Amino acid sequence: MKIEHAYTIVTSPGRNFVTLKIVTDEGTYGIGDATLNGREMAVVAYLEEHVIPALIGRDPQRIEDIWHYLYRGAYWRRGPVTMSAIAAVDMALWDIKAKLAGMPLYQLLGGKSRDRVMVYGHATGRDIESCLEEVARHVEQGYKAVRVQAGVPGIASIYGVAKKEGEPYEPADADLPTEHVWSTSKYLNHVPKLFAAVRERFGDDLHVLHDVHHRLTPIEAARLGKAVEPYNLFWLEDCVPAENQEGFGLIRQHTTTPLAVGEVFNSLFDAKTLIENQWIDYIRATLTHAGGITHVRRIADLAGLYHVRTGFHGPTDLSPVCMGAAVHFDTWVPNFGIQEYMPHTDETNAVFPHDYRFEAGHFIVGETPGHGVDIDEMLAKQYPYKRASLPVNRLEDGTLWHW
Ligand SMILES: O=C(O)C(=O)C[C@H](O)[C@H](O)CO
Ligand SMILES: [Mg+2]
Repeated sequence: MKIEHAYTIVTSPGRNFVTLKIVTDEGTYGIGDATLNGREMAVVAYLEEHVIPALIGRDPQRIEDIWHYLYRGAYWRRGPVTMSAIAAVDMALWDIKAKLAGMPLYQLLGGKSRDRVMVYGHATGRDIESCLEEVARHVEQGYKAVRVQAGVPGIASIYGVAKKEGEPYEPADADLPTEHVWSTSKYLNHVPKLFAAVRERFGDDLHVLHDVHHRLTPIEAARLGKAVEPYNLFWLEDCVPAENQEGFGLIRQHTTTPLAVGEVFNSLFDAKTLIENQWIDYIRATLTHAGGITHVRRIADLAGLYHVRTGFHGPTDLSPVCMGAAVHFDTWVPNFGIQEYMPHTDETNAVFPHDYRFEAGHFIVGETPGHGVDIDEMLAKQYPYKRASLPVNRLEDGTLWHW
């Protein structure tokens, strides 16, 4: 069997998605997600110019060999563009292999470790009161775990909070980056009040999470972790930028609040020191940005040795193709923790028909051979690409900060 052709599909049913389709000479095809939010066309160029020509004629069943061929063959290792391109190939090849085997992907990985996969949804509000209403709406819908992000008095725009009440939050909101103004002290003073209000209204059973989105220093993160200890968070996410992995050692010395990190990681080496030192509790590296199933499986296995569990990134900027593959992975992986779930729009779901489903705060995996997600290419053509960028943050004195 040979790879006969492969091509990228760029579509924007409300937001941009990049999909790679690989077709074999026997007619079986697989698809993979290659969406890198705000840098979509860089991955398209990488795939079209460098990856697809090198795939034609190869045996699609040699997933491991093709992964190393693309990784080592580039000479230039890692990086989000390269690893997203490799991930899309890898996901499509696992899709093909599972279809050839006539099995849902989780069976090929080793079968079910659980019957359902707990997800967390996003509650956001301009202030504490409206945020609590959103938490209540999630609880009514059956969620067992909710990420809680609220506006902060004195900060006009902040990550995780929609511009207008009731609207879904989409961070890539303009052609070129919009500018936000950030104040660490206002934020640090406000967050404990938010979680005090959440626990007072919803009691102790609901799992609550919070995303700091890389904006603190280690000692500030340590202060926040300690301040929210009474509210028993499921996790505090991305509390500092993680290029300096040792920073987490300092945070860990000061707080028992569980720590999650890794949505911007693209390789095992971004997480190795964090995992081996047991400085984190959840690893968020996701299939689309960290080299696909073949590589993330290695990250999860290393993490498992050190009591670190998975908590995959799952925003709307990853397509349903990534989510479908992730639900299979989550169903299999022994050290599963939780899966992020930001529902896609109806338009997106129509372009990407899929068989995973949400039920009572969990995802239930489908039984279709492959990863269970397809693409309607005719419909996809109706939504042309439109450049969209993520915002930037500046401190109140104008210094560029982490967004
Ligand atoms: O979902 C999350 O936890 C995020 O932090 C979402 C990111 O801001 C988003 O994926 C950036 O493209
Ligand atoms: Mg995040």
